[in-house]
Amino acid sequence: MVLAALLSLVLSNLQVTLLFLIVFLVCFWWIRIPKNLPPGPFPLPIIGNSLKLFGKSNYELFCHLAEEYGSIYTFYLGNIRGIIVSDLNIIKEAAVKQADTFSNRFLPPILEWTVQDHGSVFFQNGPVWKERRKFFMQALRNFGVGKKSLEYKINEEACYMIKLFEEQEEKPFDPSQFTNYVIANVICHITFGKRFNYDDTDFQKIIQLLQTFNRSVSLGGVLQVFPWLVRTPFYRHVADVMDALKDFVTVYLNDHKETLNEDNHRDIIDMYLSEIKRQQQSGEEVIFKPEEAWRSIGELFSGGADSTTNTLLFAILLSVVNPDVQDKVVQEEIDRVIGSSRQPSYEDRLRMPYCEAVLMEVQRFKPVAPLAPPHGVFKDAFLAGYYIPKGSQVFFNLCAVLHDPKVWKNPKSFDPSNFLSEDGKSVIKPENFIPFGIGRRICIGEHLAKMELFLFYTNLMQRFKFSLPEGDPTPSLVPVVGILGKPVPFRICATPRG
Ligand code: HEM
Repeated sequence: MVLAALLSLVLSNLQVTLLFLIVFLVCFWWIRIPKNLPPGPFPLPIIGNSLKLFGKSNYELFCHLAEEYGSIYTFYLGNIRGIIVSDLNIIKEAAVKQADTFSNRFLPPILEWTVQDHGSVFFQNGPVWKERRKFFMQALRNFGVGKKSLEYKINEEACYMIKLFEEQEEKPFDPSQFTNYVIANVICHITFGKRFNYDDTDFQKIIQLLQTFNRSVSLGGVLQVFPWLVRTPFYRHVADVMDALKDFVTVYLNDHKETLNEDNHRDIIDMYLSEIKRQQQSGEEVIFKPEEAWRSIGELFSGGADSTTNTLLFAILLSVVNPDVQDKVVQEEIDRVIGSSRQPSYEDRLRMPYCEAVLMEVQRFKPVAPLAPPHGVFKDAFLAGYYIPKGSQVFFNLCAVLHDPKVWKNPKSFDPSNFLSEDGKSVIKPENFIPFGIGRRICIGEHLAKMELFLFYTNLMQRFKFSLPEGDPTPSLVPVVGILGKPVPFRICATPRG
């Protein structure tokens, strides 16, 4: 009896102490929150506002919160302060007017626990990033972005894609894997100087791993709050993706080292290896280190492939669920401008405003990067009159800008006329159309992505009529959100056009 009474007294004391500690921690955390921050939901210690993201897509929640807290607000991801900006003018104020302060990249916690920013073009900052970015922009130009040489390669890949679609013999199939292979092969051509057969198991495996990675590290994911979990067996597979990507790229790096001809670069890896040599010999600071070479080359491959694939998939899906749009693209433009005896050329777009408008509307309506990857603030700053302390991460909510009801007629519907002049004869580009971001960090693959989207889409529309399989429900248009948004799995039938 006495023992039981003593135990219950100790326990209740323990509970009281625990409760006191929690209250103290919450107060301590709350007091430490700086004043004059943008408004936002009340954060809890350690997990911040992350619970709000549970089971929801981050950009939808962020758009919804903008209605409550305004176009700039604070949202804590774990214990890291995030500033969510949903208005074009404030984004421009940060990314353009105050570019020196807001153009750094914030290193996501999971990368701090894994590969950090070494060798990265995406996550590096300062002069090293500037050098790397300049190098890769030049490299993309050298290897054909905007030029006929790359157009031929994309059209060649489109032929393989058409063959795959034909092999389905009008039966229902999910186009997502094929689309991923095709787009990844364009990047492989530019970076590794080769394309892969679609049944190559190494190629299939790396694409599969990157898809898993994309899903696992979404903003609402548990790794945002507890990044150290990546070192535990439960999440080891996420870190394994980086190792796999490194191994994949390193095979080609080693191979290229042996066959490098500095006077005749075959691809970006050759250019990169020559730059390493040049820096080593010139005695200047070596920014391009051999052991880090895999990283930015891997980033082009991983970042470039998924984003464009998902956009092309949305273009296919939206054409299927809007048959009138599909008919108009085909009948009014493809048949008239291209015909059926030759493949499309990138120049054709200049005479195909409706098709251009459809592809722009796809990116407006279903942006695959609804939030630009976070920018970091490394000195105290002010934005739209609010205090933004050093150490915050800033998210440009591109989706909110692309769906701003003040700018777009009917933002929640798919309507290509958003990008057409009154007479429908020319393309217009509203200022709010920023699917590739804005300012110094704007996507370096924008032109490549546009070329791929136009050529693959028109090649497919020229050769097939796409429809939903009989009896299949209309697929949901709500994207599955990881790092990037992608359509839910869907099936189509591809009927060859006569
Ligand atoms: C439809 C396709 C694509 C979309 C929607 C897209 C979107 C974006 C966005 C929103 C950003 C961030 C901008 C910011 O931080 O403010 C970005 C950055 C970046 N993108 Fe893309 N992208 C696409 C295709 C590509 C391709 C094909 C490549 C590779 C060739 C690529 C490589 C990169 C790189 C390296 C960065 C980081 C740039 C930097 O931090 O300096 N992207 N992209």
